[in-house]
Amino acid sequence: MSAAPLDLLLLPTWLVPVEPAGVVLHEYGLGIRDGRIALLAPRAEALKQPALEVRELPGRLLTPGLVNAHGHAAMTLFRGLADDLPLMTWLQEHIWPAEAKWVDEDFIRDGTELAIAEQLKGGITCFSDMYFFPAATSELVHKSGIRAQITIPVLDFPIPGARDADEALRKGLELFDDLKQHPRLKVAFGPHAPYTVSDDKLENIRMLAEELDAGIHMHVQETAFEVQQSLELHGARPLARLARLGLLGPRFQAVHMTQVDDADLALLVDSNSSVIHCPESNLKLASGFCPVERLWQAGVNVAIGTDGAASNNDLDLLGETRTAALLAKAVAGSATALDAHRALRMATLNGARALGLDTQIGSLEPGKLADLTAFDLSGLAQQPVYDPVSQLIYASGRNCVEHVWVAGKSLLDGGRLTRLDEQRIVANACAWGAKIAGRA
Ligand SMILES: CSC[C@H]1O[C@@H](n2cnc3c(O)ncnc32)[C@H](O)[C@@H]1O
Ligand SMILES: [Zn+2]
Repeated sequence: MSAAPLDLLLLPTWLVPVEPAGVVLHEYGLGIRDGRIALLAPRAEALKQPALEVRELPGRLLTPGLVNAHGHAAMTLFRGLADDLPLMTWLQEHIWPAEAKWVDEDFIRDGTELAIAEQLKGGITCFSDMYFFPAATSELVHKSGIRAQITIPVLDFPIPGARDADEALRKGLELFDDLKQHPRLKVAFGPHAPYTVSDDKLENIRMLAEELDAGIHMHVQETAFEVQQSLELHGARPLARLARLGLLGPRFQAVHMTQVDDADLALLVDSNSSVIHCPESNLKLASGFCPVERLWQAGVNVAIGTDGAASNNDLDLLGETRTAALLAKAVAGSATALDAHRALRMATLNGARALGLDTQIGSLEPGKLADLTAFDLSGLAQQPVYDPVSQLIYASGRNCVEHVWVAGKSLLDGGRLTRLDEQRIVANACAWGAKIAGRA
């Protein structure tokens, strides 16, 4: 009995599977059936397969969809609200008061929809979110067709949507249960940072995460000040304290890590934890520099995230990856650090691995879900093309993103969002801006 026809056959000029590493396939076809990659073969061979739809993509590069491994989606509505400040001043004197005043479920819905639209237009097919009212965020993920890890926010003080950490966890566990079978949503724990969550709550989170086989996503060692403060209060660096509490492991996602000494490196390697690098937020808040090349060479899985739009100020993961590739060279003092192919791997498969999704997404391999991005490299600024990955990382912007598919479903077609109403999203964001700025 012959196999059912492909739902869609894509015929790009270049295809970069990411795994195996460093490979560029020229004139290949990728076939999709039931949301998964069903075929990867040279063009002539691929064309022999019956397909319901065939899409020629000349001058286009097809890659796995980008994975934005850290952000605070609804903070898009605070974009540009408090610029040019160091982390703790930004957070304590501006962002936390604004969140207390403005964040409710409507804010989360409108801000998250804006973030999802911006991310899809930038070639992102999966994002991780750490913010308030995670159930409202998950509704937008469900509706939009994108993939996400939604984390349960936990802090020692009251937050929008939860009077205390116990309530946040109780609601979070309900969400975990509700979404257990969701094909595109994964729930993880999001204790904010070592300086905002006490030992007893971290122990509780460790126990729950173990029981549920869930990720733990946390800002860690973002600044030298944080490390200093932890040494004074706990007699240990933050990562060592978390290790003592049993939080490190393959499901642990350490966001930022601008401060890494030899003992920290050993803890990350031995525990097989992931690091999520957020270079533009670290640069803008002058937080420090994550030693990406050193971590990578030691075997640590390094993913990349934009952080929130209030400290970046965009959700442009392609631009972020370029920044990371350039910055890694400066930090390592070596032009060979984080080459273009590894930078793309960081923005795809490593992100998937950090979120525990690497058996499903992150590379173009038969059997994996068809989360894909097609970039137009036919423009003036990309010529000539010696290596499409070099052109993508060093010579292209997110304006080159042309098509996005998640689980084989088209969410961006020729630069247009297929499921979201861009005009309405912009109007809502403008209305929020006017209200927050006191112009409404
Ligand atoms: C648990 S909800 C998220 C919480 O984190 C705040 N936040 C945003 N960016 C950063 C950052 O770089 N470091 C620390 N905290 C950050 C956000 O405003 C929410 O309050
Ligand atoms: Zn953050």
